[in-house]
Amino acid sequence: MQPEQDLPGVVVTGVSGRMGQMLVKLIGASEKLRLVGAVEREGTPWIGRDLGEAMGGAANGVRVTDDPLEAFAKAQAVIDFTAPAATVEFAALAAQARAVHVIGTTGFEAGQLAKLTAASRHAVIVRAGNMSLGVNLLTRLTRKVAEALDADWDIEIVEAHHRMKVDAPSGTALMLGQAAAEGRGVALEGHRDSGRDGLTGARKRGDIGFAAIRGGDIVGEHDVIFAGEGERIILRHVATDRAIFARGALRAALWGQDQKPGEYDMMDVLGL
Ligand SMILES: NC(=O)C1=CN([C@@H]2O[C@H](COP(=O)(O)OP(=O)(O)OC[C@H]3O[C@@H](n4cnc5c(N)ncnc54)[C@H](OP(=O)(O)O)[C@@H]3O)[C@@H](O)[C@H]2O)C=CC1
Ligand SMILES: O=C(O)C1=N[C@H](C(=O)O)C[C@H](O)C1
Repeated sequence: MQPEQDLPGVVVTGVSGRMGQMLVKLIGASEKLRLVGAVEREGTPWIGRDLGEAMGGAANGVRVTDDPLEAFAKAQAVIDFTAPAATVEFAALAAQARAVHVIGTTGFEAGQLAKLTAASRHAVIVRAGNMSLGVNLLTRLTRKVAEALDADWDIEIVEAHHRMKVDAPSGTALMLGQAAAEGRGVALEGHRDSGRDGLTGARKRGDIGFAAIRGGDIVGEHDVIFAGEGERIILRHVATDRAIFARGALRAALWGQDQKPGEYDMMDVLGL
């Protein structure tokens, strides 16, 4: 086992959030990574406090800061599940610090994605709308099934999440839609149908439909439906614990230590 001071140091951003707190717990239990910093938004009550105490436990010696650059300078990896605008800002700072930037944030617009690509010229970025092993396998399966079937089979993606989720369709649904489009040999953008309401007319042949459910504490559920004449295939993933996403992010932070600058996803990390 490596001495603790030799382990890659990780900073978690959005540390008071649902994923932020899960990541801190898993890094605390890890023998391969150590927590060296915790970042929250300026003006939030955790700033300046010991992170362990802010989370309701024993002190862990990590002070929560609103200065990302100061925190990133001490880190080999930044794990970031926050919001699109924050992640774009963190990408430039992580690249400046030459830290691997693991991005779980979803809901980016095209212009924001272009800024992440620019940052990846100087540092490793690993980004995925879902970091779990199960969903990344489902993505592969979706592509395979879409490859095997023609457009007589309608593809619909249905996702369900907790009431606090702010973006739709989910990052995972978009990953699955992208895989389905690639399997079919079409561009998702020309075939995407989201949020039907009112007198929509009949379904357009070849479209890939998206529907989003929001409620309660649902961690994340995704169905990819291939609906044909007289039969249906349904591929499903159900997440019951956010630890599956955090485990993937830790794996990506370690994997990224040995890579050249560039943009990667969880398929690269998992070798799928
Ligand atoms: N790829 C994957 O596997 C997964 C991705 N996600 C994605 O991760 C993101 C976060 O999800 P979740 O943890 O549930 O959300 P939360 O709202 O619980 O957490 C987000 C945290 O980020 C903080 N934050 C926002 N802006 C900044 C900023 N500028 N500087 C520092 N901190 C900031 C928020 O603070 P404040 O509350 O003050 O805004 C909040 O504490 C979402 O985009 C979600 O879709 C979630 C799970 C898995
Ligand atoms: O916001 C969430 O909670 C989740 N977001 C990701 C997404 O948008 O797909 C991943 C997971 O489903 C949970």
